[in-house]
Amino acid sequence: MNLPSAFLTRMQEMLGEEYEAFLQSYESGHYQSLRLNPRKTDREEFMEKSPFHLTPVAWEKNGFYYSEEDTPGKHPYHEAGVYYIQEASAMAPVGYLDVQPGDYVLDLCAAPGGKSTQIGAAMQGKGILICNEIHPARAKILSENVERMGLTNAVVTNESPERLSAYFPEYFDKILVDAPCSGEGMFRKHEEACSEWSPENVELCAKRQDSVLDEAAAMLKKGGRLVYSTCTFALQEDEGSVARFLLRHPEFSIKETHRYDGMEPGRPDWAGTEPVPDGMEKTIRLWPHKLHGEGHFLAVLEKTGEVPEGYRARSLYGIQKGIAPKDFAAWKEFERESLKKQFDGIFLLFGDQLYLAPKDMPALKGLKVLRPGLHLGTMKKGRFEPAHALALSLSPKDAVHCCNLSGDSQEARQWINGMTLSKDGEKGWQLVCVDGYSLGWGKLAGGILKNHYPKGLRKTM
Ligand SMILES: C[S@@+](CC[C@H](N)C(=O)[O-])C[C@H]1O[C@@H](n2cnc3c(N)ncnc32)[C@H](O)[C@@H]1O
Repeated sequence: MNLPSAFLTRMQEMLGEEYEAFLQSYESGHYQSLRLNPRKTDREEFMEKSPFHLTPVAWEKNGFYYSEEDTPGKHPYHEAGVYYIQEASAMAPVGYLDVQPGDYVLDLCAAPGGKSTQIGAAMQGKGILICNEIHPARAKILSENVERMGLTNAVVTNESPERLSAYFPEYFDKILVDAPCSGEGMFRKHEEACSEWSPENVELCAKRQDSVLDEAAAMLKKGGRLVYSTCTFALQEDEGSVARFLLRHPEFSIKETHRYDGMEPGRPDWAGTEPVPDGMEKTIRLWPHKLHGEGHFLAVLEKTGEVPEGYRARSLYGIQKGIAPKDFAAWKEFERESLKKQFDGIFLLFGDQLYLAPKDMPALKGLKVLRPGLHLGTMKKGRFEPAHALALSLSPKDAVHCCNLSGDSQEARQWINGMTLSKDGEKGWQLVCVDGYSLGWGKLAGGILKNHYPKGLRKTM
């Protein structure tokens, strides 16, 4: 591997005696891991079914390393959102965000969605999760992953931090800034990250992080928690960004947290500021030569103060108004005929697309929104066609009719590729599942189950 020489010189200066061990880590193959989706399965249930060889990741209860011969990305379970393939050290920051069901949470730099979907899982469908990504193409991938993982209370936006902060003054309980960074922890996994690296880019990333963090600070409630993380080792980012932030924002402090085996404290002598703020050793470094992961940095920051009793966060335009029940009567009929559960929240129509926004969702007028909540389906003339996102958010017990396919069958793979199936049964919508995990919709008529798997997602597996 051709590591940039300026990077190596800096790492040698930083690590001293440990440098050799760090270099050695590039010689061994990288660890591959996945995170189970607790909205779909739990550890015990999955361990029984799993066709993969799994060993646990210490800092994430749903995280597992899989072995080289496993290909979880090519299994129907992946399309059913049973897991998300995520680098193990990247699973660490969300645990430190301490998300609770009912929180208002912002994931400010969210694509492709590893951490957003992890946050969404912890929220158990309660509260509001805004997943934001500044780059349009990446925001689209984020939105697809939010759908695949069956999140019901997530809103996906494509905005700059500056524009968002005008809408959400002191609004969120928790904010994750998984910052755009120089990506030095990606060198082992993606060699092209090496060619994009330069000392100038490190400086540029550090500056960009300053402004992203300032916007995040403005959007956090008093007493709220901000987790800053990167996948780089550069001290101008990491400790440097945290130290500069604390000097600009004396209303924040670093929270003492538990470090798992192999995690190291951050280094006050790498802050690069005068003075060095208190508590820099409470930041956390994950090194590839100290644990099984590519490397990460994280800091848990808390905003001093408390919100007054009964404080209700207010966004720029207040709460989103929903449409009247008569305007979604076709959905109600579908719900009665095809579902065993009832949906509650703010119903919204975008053209003929019906969404269910989480309770108390802020009005997003003027923002670029890719997904204003759970996509329920399309209002067609006199009938309703359910959305893929709705299917992925359901479990078999929520649907009146299910068609369960076996995970190791050809049928499951063919279904994902758009094939129809022969099936007896009552006419109507069927929730198609793989080993009990929802995968999409089929419509049964005359012994044929018509495939409603979205054309854009069909693939040969
Ligand atoms: C490290 S990645 C996020 C990874 C993501 N959190 C995950 O777990 O899948 C950082 C993201 O920040 C976005 N970004 C780039 N410039 C930005 C800016 N000025 N403000 C906010 N986000 C930015 C990038 O497009 C990228 O998607």
